[in-house]
Amino acid sequence: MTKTVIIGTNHAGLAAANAILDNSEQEVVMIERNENFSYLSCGTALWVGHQIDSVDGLFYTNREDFEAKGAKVRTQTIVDNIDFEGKIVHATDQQGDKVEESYDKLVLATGSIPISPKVPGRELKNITFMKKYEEGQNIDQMFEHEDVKNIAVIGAGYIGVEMAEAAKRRGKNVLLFDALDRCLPSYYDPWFTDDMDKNLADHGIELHYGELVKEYKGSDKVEQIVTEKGDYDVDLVINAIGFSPNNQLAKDHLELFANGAYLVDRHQQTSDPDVYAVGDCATVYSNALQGTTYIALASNALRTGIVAGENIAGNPIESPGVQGSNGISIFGHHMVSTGYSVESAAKFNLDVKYTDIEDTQKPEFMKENADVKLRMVYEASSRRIVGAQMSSTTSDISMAIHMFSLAIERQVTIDELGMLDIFFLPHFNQPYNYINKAALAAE
Ligand SMILES: Cc1cc2nc3c(=O)[nH]c(=O)nc-3n(C[C@H](O)[C@H](O)[C@H](O)COP(=O)(O)OP(=O)(O)OC[C@H]3O[C@@H](n4cnc5c(N)ncnc54)[C@H](O)[C@@H]3O)c2cc1C
Ligand SMILES: NC(=O)C1=CN([C@@H]2O[C@H](COP(=O)(O)OP(=O)(O)OC[C@H]3O[C@@H](n4cnc5c(N)ncnc54)[C@H](O)[C@@H]3O)[C@@H](O)[C@H]2O)C=CC1
Repeated sequence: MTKTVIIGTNHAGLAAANAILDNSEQEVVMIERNENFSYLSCGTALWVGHQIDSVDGLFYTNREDFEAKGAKVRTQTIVDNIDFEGKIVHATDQQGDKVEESYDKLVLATGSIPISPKVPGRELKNITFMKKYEEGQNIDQMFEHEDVKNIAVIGAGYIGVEMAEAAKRRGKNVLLFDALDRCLPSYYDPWFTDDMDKNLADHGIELHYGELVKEYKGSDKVEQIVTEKGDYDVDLVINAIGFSPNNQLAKDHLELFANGAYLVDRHQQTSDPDVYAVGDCATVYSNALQGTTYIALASNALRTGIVAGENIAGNPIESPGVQGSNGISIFGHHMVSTGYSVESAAKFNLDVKYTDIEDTQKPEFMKENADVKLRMVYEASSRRIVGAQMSSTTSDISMAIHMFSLAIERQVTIDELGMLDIFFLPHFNQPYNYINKAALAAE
């Protein structure tokens, strides 16, 4: 019987385990460093910001679910190294005992590690990342203390903006820093982020953009951060300047992408045919780019896990690739995007054009309506869609972005969207939908 060892059992590893266990009779061993399974860090800001009542719903499965399907589960066990020649995983369990597991197939699902700003003072207390459940617990407890007043969030990407909102909702003074001149620069063009920055500022968040932290100061705990532009008193620092792939176990054995992620094919197979890599430790195929890239998202982790698991179970499916679709909702301001913005396309040498529209979802005579802002980005030569960004200050318009995700995957052109059959009913829509209008107006 084939034996598969899965290292790392968060979203990607769990998806791979389910796919193998549900589709074959194979032996599966799951090894995880943490005690808990399946923590949805995506909900941390909602929990810490007291927008949901409890953290309990942020765990969607547990070890018993996998043991019931026949898997052997080792939690609180750290994999120390792998003998790829002999096909043996070496680990240490909670008691400090050495553990060995042989394998026929290995799945690396070791995820990502938050990047630490390399500045003096970063070892001081009250400087934290926001990735693990325990870090969320710690931040939540610190927010309880009245003397923890000033919170600095470093990095105005997804985690930073969400944690800034959460801290503000807990009544803190929030200072949000980014190296670049606006929030969410990797996902949206300024046409969208200008609105989000105004939203953040209107809710009392102090924006410090284009301002790099040079030092954290304090005797035991952090007391001040020093940037090129000033010194600021702080009681807690949350670092959120991106993730790097956790490639520690196989970086000397496998082929790597430019940022260190395990390079995989469309079956999630690495350069060692018996080793698969999934989720944040691996590359993805981008349909917008039509090439390999790195995008750390839970949604990619789940899909890549399924692909690897199905392949190991004997069903040789290929990944359709990803668009890196994502979304954010801050103080009721909703933004969603897929593929590339105009700015990010330029970074990847894609020559693009774009078409914009600001509209309402429904005809003006409808009492309840939604404002919609849309930018569609298309390749200049082929006219295929390579990105879309949308926002609304009133309504959940997120479902439309999934259509753009499919359009990118299937290489639909901007001209095809002009004539796309989008139905009309005043309750939902205008006779000319905003997608049709913007596509027809494209240069
Ligand atoms: C605050 C926050 C909010 C987020 N919000 C969203 C969102 O809204 N939408 C979205 O799509 N994505 C979101 N993400 C990103 C998403 O959480 C990650 O992309 C996802 O967790 C990746 O899953 P993974 O299983 O590949 O890796 P990870 O979640 O990093 O899991 C890797 C696992 O491997 C284990 N491991 C590592 N090394 C070893 C070892 N040597 N031995 C044993 N075990 C090991 C780790 O303990 C861990 O459990 C968010 C991330 C954060 C931090
Ligand atoms: N809603 C969603 O889909 C969410 C997704 N995630 C994912 O988790 C991963 C990690 O998220 P983030 O850490 O927020 O990364 P990110 O890539 O979204 O943002 C990092 C930010 O830090 C800034 N930065 C980089 N170096 C800096 C420095 N030295 N000083 C100051 N600013 C600096 C960047 O300009 C960028 O704005 C990402 O892949 C993200 O997409 C995280 C939270 C929510």
